[in-house]
Amino acid sequence: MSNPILDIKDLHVWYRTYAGFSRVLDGVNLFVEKGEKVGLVGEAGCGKTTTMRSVLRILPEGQSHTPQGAILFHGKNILTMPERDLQAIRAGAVSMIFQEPSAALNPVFTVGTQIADIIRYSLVGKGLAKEKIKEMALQAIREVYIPDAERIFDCYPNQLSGGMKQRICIAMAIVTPRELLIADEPGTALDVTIQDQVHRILKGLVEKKGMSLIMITHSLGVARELTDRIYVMYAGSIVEVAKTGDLFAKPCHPYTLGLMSSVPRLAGGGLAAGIYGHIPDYLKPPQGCRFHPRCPKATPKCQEEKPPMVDLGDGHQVACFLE
Ligand SMILES: Nc1ncnc2c1ncn2[C@@H]1O[C@H](COP(=O)(O)OP(=O)(O)OP(=O)(O)O)[C@@H](O)[C@H]1O
Ligand code: NI
Repeated sequence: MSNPILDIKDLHVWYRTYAGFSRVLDGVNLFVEKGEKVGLVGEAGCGKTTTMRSVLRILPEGQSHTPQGAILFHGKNILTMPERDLQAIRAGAVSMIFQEPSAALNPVFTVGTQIADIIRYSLVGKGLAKEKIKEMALQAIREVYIPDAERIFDCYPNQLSGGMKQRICIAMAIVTPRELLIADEPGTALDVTIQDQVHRILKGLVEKKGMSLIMITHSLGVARELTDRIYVMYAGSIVEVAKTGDLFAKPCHPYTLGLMSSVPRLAGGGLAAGIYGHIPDYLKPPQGCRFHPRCPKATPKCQEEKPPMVDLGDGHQVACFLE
């Protein structure tokens, strides 16, 4: 490993609930190199969004607690840095795209106004003229393959289709220079062909601009298309990581194998078959390996000890006693 731009170390995140602490993240380790495209894959509720919201420190205040861990961005810990430094990262280094584009866009302002606002926020102090800002916004709209940029610039979000809205969200994420783009299941709310277009636009832009990408998805298939390396997550920790080709050539963790044999449901997300049972109750997570209650290969040791990451070479690691 050389010099990752983002390095999440042993991250634990709990939520406060009426019934006590929900211990969701249980020691997440994940890094991203410059220019690398990384997938974070796991079924609903395994903690993908929680992990990435931690990176931007946008977890619900008061409801969440981080008892342990660090998130290093170029070596500086995001979790402990002053608000001013965090603002600089949000404005100039990391952007995030969410699953539901409507929630990310403000219905009362035009698309153009919202993109221009981002440019002003991100490049504050650069003294950009109004015309220059508009030109940058139009350019970003064209970069997401929207042909009539001038017209779209003056549209309100509700005048656009879901796919168009998601493209505008991508435009907002790339309109000013960023090092890292975090995409949280963009397009899952859209139909499959539109989702596919959104993914390809995203991949093309990230490559063209030399950005790093973290692609959150519940689909190994999507991750396979878009990423160089994949982290497989289960119930709050990484159970396997490998280069994308290696993961498909030699999947090791029983959970990864289960994900590969499961068929995505046609309507909505989720897994139809492949792995029995469901994500544990985080108020009382299982001892040892959190996957053991669902694991076809579990042994008594799995019920007692959390398996450490075993190195299989070339960056392939798996958290399982069977290796
Ligand atoms: N504010 C909150 N308070 C309590 N529990 C929460 C809160 N936010 C998330 N959780 C719980 O944390 C767990 C992980 O959720 P998270 O959204 O991180 O998973 P995910 O992998 O992104 O899932 P999905 O694929 O459904 O988006 C879930 O059990 C969820 O219900
Ligand atoms: Ni999520």
